[in-house]
Order: sequence, then structure tokens, then C-alpha cells
Amino acid sequence: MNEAFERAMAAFEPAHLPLAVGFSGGADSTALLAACASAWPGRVVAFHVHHGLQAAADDFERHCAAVCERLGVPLVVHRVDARHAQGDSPEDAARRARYEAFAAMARTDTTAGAIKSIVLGHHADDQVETLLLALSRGAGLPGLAAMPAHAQRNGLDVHRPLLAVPGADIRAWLKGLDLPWIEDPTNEDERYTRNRIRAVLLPALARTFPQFRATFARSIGHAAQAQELLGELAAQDLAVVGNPPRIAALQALSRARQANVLRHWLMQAHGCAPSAAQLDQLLDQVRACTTRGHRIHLKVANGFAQRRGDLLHWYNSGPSPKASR
Ligand SMILES: Nc1ncnc2c1ncn2[C@@H]1O[C@H](COP(=O)(O)OP(=O)(O)OP(=O)(O)O)[C@@H](O)[C@H]1O
Repeated sequence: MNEAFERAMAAFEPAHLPLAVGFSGGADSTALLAACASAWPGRVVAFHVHHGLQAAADDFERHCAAVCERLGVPLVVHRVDARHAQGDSPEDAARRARYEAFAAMARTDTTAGAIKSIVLGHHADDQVETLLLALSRGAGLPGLAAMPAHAQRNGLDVHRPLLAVPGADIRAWLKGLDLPWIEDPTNEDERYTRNRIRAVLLPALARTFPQFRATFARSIGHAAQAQELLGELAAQDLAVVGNPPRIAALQALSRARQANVLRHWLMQAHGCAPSAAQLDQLLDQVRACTTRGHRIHLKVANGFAQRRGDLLHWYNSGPSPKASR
């Protein structure tokens, strides 16, 4: 019995049933799986991503299979090889591979029926860690908005019903059940920033600001709401400046709106995010672009932004033959 955990689960309404649970075998997703299996008997499936490169991955899979059998929940396993490309962080590569694996598992036939929603065990401590990591990188609003409780990703409804529940409450609830879970040894490894945050910063925060989980969550909510507005404004501005954007139309906007719409365009049309320095340089070039001969050709993310006539293009497949002005 744990009130915070039970309250969060009672408030959770998945967008669709049957429901998949992202099941790593760790404490949080074990509690989530057990709670979902009891709330929606026969309508829950476990999705396990097997990280082929990790030596213990086969043991994790066997553990998950045993727990699923105990709970009477079907298990789907998908193998990924999340080797990261140069310049890509291992965490980002693993996360991307995980969501692709969830989408692939959702396309397989499960005995429970077609899967359109997945639920993940991220909790209040994970959310605070995500915020602190974003601050440590100097992230903008999208980073400060941390993880949403509900989002669409790779065609699936992704739910995180435990975002307001501290990790300790989840474990307290799980201890009342007779179910085993895995303690991932890499969670103790202080070479990872996330683990240092957990071991060093969270206890200090608890001593200094006892309510930090709730107050940080409020700030995260404000950032997410502001980011939503910026997204709406960017979509409206993109409709006006065009895709690819017309340079003269960009120049009619304030610098902050240019930055907002260019970031949105690069992400929506090309799936890339410029660094703050690159975006700043690009804005300087857009402002300076007042003659027919002004050339723009700048490195932006993993490609280049380039002036072609009246338009600003982005490419990463080698320069265009017509690429002068
Ligand atoms: N290998 C995996 N297969 C399926 N889902 C996973 C996997 N790893 C993580 N998840 C999902 O993502 C959530 C958050 O991931 P994170 O890496 O923080 O968890 P974890 O420490 O591996 O395990 P847990 O959160 O279950 O204790 C998990 O609660 C789980 O729902």
C-alpha cells in the first residue's frame, strides 16, 4: 500500500486499450506492470527491449519472461543494437532505438489485440534529473519542459502516469508484492552524470528544498506551456514565411521570432536542432542579407543552411550545383 502510487494509478486513463507497458525488469516498470495488469486484466502486454550489446541482456530477458508468466501477461521482446553514430550521445541513440523498438513491437500481432498506447515508468526523481541535466547543458524551453505525461511518439500514445510519484514510493508499493526486480548495476556508476545527480544532488535538494519535486514539477509545467505557445506561433509564422523560408519574409519578423520559426522549421522539415551559436550566426546572416550577391552558407546541425535565390535552404547531402546565391 502506498498512497502516492495508488493515487497516480487511479488517476491514469490510457488513450487506448489494450495497453503495452515498457518493461525493463527494474523496480519502476515492474510496479507499473503489476498495477496495469491488475487494473486491466487480459488487456495488457509487456514490451521488453533487449539491448543486444549489454552482456547481461539475456539475463534481463529471462527475468522479464518469468515475471510476466507470474502476472499472466504476454511478453514481446525486440532486440536492438544501439551503437551510436559519431557526434551522437550514447543515451540519445539508445533512447531513439528504444522508441523505434516500441513502434516495431506495436506492429506485431499480440494476443491482446492492436497496441496504440504504451506506458512508461518514469517517475518524479527521473523528471527532476531530466530538468537538472537540461539546465547543466544550458538548454532552452524544450529541454526545461522535461518529459510530458502524455505525448505521441513514433505513432504511439506514450503515457507516463508516475511522473509525480517519488521513486521511493514506487519501491514501497512494490515491496508489498511478492515480485522480484532487477537492480541495474550501471545505475550506481558515477561516471554517468544522471547517476551523480541521483547520488549527490537529490539528497542535497531534499535537505535544502524539501518540496523540490513538486515545485520543480510546477516550473516544468510552466515551461511546457510556454513551449506549446512558441510551437503554435512558429507554425503560424512558418505558414507565412514558407517552407523553405523566404529570406525577406524572415526579415520582417523580430529576431526572437526568426529564431523561433527557424528552429521549428529545421526540426519539422529536417529533424535537426541547431546549436545556440549556429542559430545566432544564421540570424546575423539573415539580417545582413540585403544584396543580391550576399552568400549564406553555414554549418547547421549535421548539414548546412544555404541561400538559394530568395530562399533559405537546408541540406546535408553535398552542396547543390546551383548553390550560389
Ligand atoms: N529495456 C527496456 N525495455 C522496455 N522498456 C524499458 C526498457 N528500459 C526502460 N524502459 C521503460 O522506460 C522507463 C524509464 O527508463 P529508465 O531507463 O529510467 O528505467 P530503468 O531504470 O531501466 O528501469 P525501471 O524504470 O523499470 O526501474 C522504464 O520505467 C520502462 O518503462
